[in-house]
Amino acid sequence: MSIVLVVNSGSSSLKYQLVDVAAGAALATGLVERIGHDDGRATHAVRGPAAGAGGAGEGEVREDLAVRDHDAAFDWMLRAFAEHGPSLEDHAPVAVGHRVVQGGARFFEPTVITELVKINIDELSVLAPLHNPANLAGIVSAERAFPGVPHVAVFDTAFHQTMPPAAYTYAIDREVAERHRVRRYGFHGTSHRYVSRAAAGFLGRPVEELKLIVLHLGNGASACAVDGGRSVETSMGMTPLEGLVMGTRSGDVDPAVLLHLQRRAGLDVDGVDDLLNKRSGILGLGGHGDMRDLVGAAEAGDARAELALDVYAHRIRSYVGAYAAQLGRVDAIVFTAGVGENAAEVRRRSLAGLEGFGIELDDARNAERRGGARRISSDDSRTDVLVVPTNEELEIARQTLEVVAG
Ligand SMILES: Nc1ncnc2c1ncn2[C@@H]1O[C@H](COP(=O)(O)OP(=O)(O)O)[C@@H](O)[C@H]1O
Ligand SMILES: CC(=O)OP(=O)(O)O
Ligand SMILES: [Mg+2]
Repeated sequence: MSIVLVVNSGSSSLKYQLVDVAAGAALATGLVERIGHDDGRATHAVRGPAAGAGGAGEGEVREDLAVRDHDAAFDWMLRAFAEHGPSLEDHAPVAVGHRVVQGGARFFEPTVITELVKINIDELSVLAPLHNPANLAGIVSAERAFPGVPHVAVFDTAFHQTMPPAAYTYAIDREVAERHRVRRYGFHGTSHRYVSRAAAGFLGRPVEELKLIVLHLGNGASACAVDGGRSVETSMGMTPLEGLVMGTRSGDVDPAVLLHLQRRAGLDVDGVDDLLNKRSGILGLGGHGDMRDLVGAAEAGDARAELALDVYAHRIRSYVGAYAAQLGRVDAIVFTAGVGENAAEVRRRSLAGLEGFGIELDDARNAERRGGARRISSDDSRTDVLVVPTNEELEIARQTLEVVAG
């Protein structure tokens, strides 16, 4: 049997997928949002043949309700499976795979969750206060809901453990950095790993031979230089705040900006944290945290939205240049995640002006809207530019199954 339940537990949300790994497809997907608030919302969608003959959308249910905590969210999920299918008796998961954001320098691989592993995940919360406590809450609730099967943690940081010291070391006092484990860890590794292999498959070449720049542009966003299938550099650092401009996160700023704001703007530590993580990025700049809305506003002539798009693309272009220099050669630039897969305008702006480096988009291919992996560069482009859909849940399910199958 190859069915795995994948859990991505955030501070106020629970995303889940029941995945048939052998078929490479989800049987059901769901999302419980605004956990802990009065105005929660939950959706459960039955996918594939299990959705019945009625076609797409047939199997979708949506409910507005208050969800107290993660335990209650799992209760809702179990009820949704019981009432709307697929039946968890007929499609019993052999394991539960959990997305865990911060694995520190401790976890290199997907890991069967034991009491000690949970203590470690909890202890790593100091390096990911926004993510690890929520991941752990999801694990504890899922263990209660699925007591009979192994639970496996798949870490966002694991793929980046191959970065060389020169890439992960910050130039600050060594002793302070070591004592407090201040270094770059990198995130979105599950996606970067999946997408780099899928890109190699599309190109029909072994990933070991390829030098790739992967641009994961979702709500969170990061770039990764992948050399021979291994991460050698990535734009997120000790936390998922560094690097590219994101939906609500600033990405790179001069660290002295934080000091200045605390000294002069009356912000305390939590105020700066909130500003940079939740009120910055394209939301802070252009008034929209959702890229669809930002592109729409820019098209309608909104100057703030226009600037936000330019800053977003400018930062990506800088990273493409930096990673080309680190790799020494680039076989392909790969766009993925919600923005990367869908926003042709963002892709166009990000790579504009790079023709002199042999990077040239084909406008018609870039504008085309279809699923699956595809090439969007011109036939003359020395570097291939691809769109490759990510699938973090399938990758987590695969890795989980590998671990439990031994
Ligand atoms: N057609 C589209 N055009 C532009 N942006 C899009 C489109 N579809 C989705 N997006 C953007 O993708 C982002 C969400 O990406 P996603 O990978 O789903 O995020 P998450 O990090 O939450 O998994 C949002 O900013 C959304 O606006
Ligand atoms: C680590 C991270 O930034 O994740 P997400 O993009 O899901 O917010
Ligand atoms: Mg995502």
